[in-house]
Amino acid sequence: MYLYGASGHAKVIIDILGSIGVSVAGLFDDNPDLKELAGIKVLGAFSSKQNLDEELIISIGNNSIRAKIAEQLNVKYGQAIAKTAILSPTASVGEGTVVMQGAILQADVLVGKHAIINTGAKVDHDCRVGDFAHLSPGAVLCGNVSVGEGTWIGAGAVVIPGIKIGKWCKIGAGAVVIRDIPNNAVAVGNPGKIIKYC
Ligand SMILES: CC(=O)SCCNC(=O)CCNC(=O)[C@H](O)C(C)(C)COP(=O)(O)OP(=O)(O)OC[C@H]1O[C@@H](n2cnc3c(N)ncnc32)[C@H](O)[C@@H]1OP(=O)(O)O
Repeated sequence: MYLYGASGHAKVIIDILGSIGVSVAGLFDDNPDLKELAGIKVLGAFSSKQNLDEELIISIGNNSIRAKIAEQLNVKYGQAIAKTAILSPTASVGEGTVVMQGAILQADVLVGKHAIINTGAKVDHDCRVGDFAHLSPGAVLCGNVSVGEGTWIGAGAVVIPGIKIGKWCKIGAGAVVIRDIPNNAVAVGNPGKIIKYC
């Protein structure tokens, strides 16, 4: 597996891949000063002429940067699903997506491409999580919640059943979302209230 982005997020992905016996062949990163991360060689900037012999994961935590890079690359994407994550046999996870340690995906959950289900996040039955979305550590989606493309759910946030959160929203850490949230909204607090649009 190759990783694109020599970040803290990449370190966690390296650990996950190591735990399931997948080795990382190298990391790409635009920063010429980076030579190595967690014992893995940084190979320099990714070139579109590069013919990869293995799959790649975009290991960048920022949702919009991840989306921009995915738009530009024409490669085969892998996944990193931690051994300690629990996935229902009826849950499905798209290419490029990372499911971290202790995360739980219940029955009929659909997670899109290049998403991040971070440490210990819980996604209950029938939820939909869009491409490039990020559920931060400890976030909880109750049943039948829908999270739009590129939306970031902050650490420990809770979304009650049946709520629809639009695209490219930001939900603050610790928020409790009890009403639908429109595209591009930033919502915080308990109960979650929209404070601005991004
Ligand atoms: C492994 C990992 O680390 S994964 C990453 C996990 N990271 C997170 O969970 C962080 C989630 N991000 C947040 O909670 C952020 O504060 C955001 C995205 C909601 C808002 O960020 P910004 O747009 O920079 O907003 P800003 O800091 O200017 O705050 C705006 C207002 O909202 C309030 N606010 C911001 N975040 C929260 C929050 N989580 N809960 C309650 N109020 C909040 C601020 O106090 C401020 O209020 P004020 O105007 O009365 O002073």
